[in-house]
Amino acid sequence: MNQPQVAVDATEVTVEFSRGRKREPFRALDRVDLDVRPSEVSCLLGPNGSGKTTLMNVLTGLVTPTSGRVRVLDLDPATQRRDLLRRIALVPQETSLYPELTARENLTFHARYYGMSAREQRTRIDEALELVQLGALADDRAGTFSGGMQRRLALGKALMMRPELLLLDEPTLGVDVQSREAIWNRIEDVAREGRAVLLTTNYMEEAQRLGDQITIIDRGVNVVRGNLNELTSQVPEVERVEVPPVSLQDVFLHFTGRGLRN
Ligand SMILES: Nc1ncnc2c1ncn2[C@@H]1O[C@H](COP(=O)(O)OP(=O)(O)OP(=O)(O)O)[C@@H](O)[C@H]1O
Repeated sequence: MNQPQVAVDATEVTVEFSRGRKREPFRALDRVDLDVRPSEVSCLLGPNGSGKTTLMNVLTGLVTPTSGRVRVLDLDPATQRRDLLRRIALVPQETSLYPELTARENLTFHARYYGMSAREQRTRIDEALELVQLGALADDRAGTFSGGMQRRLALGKALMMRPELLLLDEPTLGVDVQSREAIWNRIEDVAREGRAVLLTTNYMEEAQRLGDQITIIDRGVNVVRGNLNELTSQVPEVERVEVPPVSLQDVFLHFTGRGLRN
């Protein structure tokens, strides 16, 4: 299979919902652009309610944009969702694990659902469990796992499918430093293997460590895109000599302000 040059190519994506008692139109996304390339980790940042999850939902075909052009692995998510879901993997914020099933059974269930052969299941499930360091607990019920372990298992489930594009919604929300490190290492491996990763995060440290490309959106519009150097160079203080290096947190606050979002 020929790998597309861009994993995600989204141009001027607008999503309009209706809200409130009067069902007034509300633009969750307003002409947003996004591109994600193979071999890179792309980070999507934005304050609460800025439209990150909505954009992820557009990419997986769960939300159909009001206007704009979206291609994911050269497919249109709105009309070719079934084909697309075989080639991408999404780890949502709420990990969709079966608490009564063991770690291994969770992966087996998922693999069978996607029609993986028994032979492939045997190698891939063990490999995935080892990758997320849950091999020793493979036969324990997922419901007994801590939050960090559950997130690792959800990541293992996604990695097992060897997706061309891995989508992660806040992959390390509330996990400890050790689990976070394990998750970060696996995400870096995926990009190193030539596949594409798009993740949303509210942790600047995470985006700074992982992000080859960073896109910041706010109130449904693009505010800035680029690699870390390109972004930090746009914060005025960076031009001065002998100032401490500008962090991604400085960039984020420079472009989105300090006001709280409702
Ligand atoms: N189905 C829907 N109907 C109406 N409004 C919606 C719907 N889905 C999202 N919204 C609104 O769109 C805006 C963007 O929401 P979204 O969940 O995409 O933001 P987010 O950046 O992921 O936020 P967070 O960081 O809090 O997860 C919010 O104002 C939200 O209330």
